[in-house]
Amino acid sequence: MIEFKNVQKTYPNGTTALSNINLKIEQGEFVAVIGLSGAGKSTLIRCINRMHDITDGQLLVDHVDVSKLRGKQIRRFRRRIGMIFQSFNLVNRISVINNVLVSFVPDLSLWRKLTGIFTKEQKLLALEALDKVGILDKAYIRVDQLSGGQQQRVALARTLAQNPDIILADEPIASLDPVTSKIVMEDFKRINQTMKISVIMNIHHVEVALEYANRIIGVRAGEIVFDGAPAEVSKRVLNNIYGNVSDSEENNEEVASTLEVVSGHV
Ligand SMILES: Nc1ncnc2c1ncn2[C@@H]1O[C@H](COP(=O)(O)OP(=O)(O)OP(=O)(O)O)[C@@H](O)[C@H]1O
Repeated sequence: MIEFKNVQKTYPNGTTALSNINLKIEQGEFVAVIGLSGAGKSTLIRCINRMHDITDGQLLVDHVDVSKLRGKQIRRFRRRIGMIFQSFNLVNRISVINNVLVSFVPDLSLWRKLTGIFTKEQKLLALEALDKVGILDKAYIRVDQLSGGQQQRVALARTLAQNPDIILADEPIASLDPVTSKIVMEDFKRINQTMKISVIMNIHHVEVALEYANRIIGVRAGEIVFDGAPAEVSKRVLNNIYGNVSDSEENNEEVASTLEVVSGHV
């Protein structure tokens, strides 16, 4: 379980990205975090694995106070939490399987680290992870020969190989076309349902969030303004998360298109 207790995050430049966040996420949930650009979605997700340190309150993962972890403890803790980024974060000039095997590097003995030799068992686990996301046949192809969707699935396989309890996904489909996005979202859903891995995803596509997540968290100006099931997301709720924005034209456009796209769903 992930628990935020009165969490606040203020960056060193004085920007308060999160204030008074109270939240409980049970193991196995599929949570989508939605909100305008700059609302605090990435910060919320990245505090969970200590990519960002909170500045006040308490953040607990399975009753462990994340802020109190040090050195080796942080590295061990992060092994349980996979992270997926918009930009895939793969090494392009090596094979798919070697990208997945990278997830085992922290566990290797020094000589294996130096020689880059992985065990047979690790290779099998890597192949198994690729199979889970349907790209086993691409194992020995260089990453830069794959499409964006396939690359995101390699990133997902790399995360799965580390056998995580939680996957944090920061805009995982932002650079994918709608058809590929759907395939990747189906992967997330299958992994969440069959392996009971919690998925916490920051996503701009509200209609996709409503289709795949079983819980929606709406963030506005660093605060949670909605927390409920997709079926409870009405136009009024969306207006509360996105609406009445007059501070920037860019945001107004984002609101207009979001409300338009989701109007068929709510
Ligand atoms: N490293 C940082 N230093 C200072 N301020 C930051 C930093 N990262 C984010 N912020 C600020 O914190 C606030 C929340 O940013 P965050 O990236 O969490 O929002 P977001 O909802 O994920 O936005 P987007 O959808 O555009 O990624 C914004 O005002 C942003 O400018």
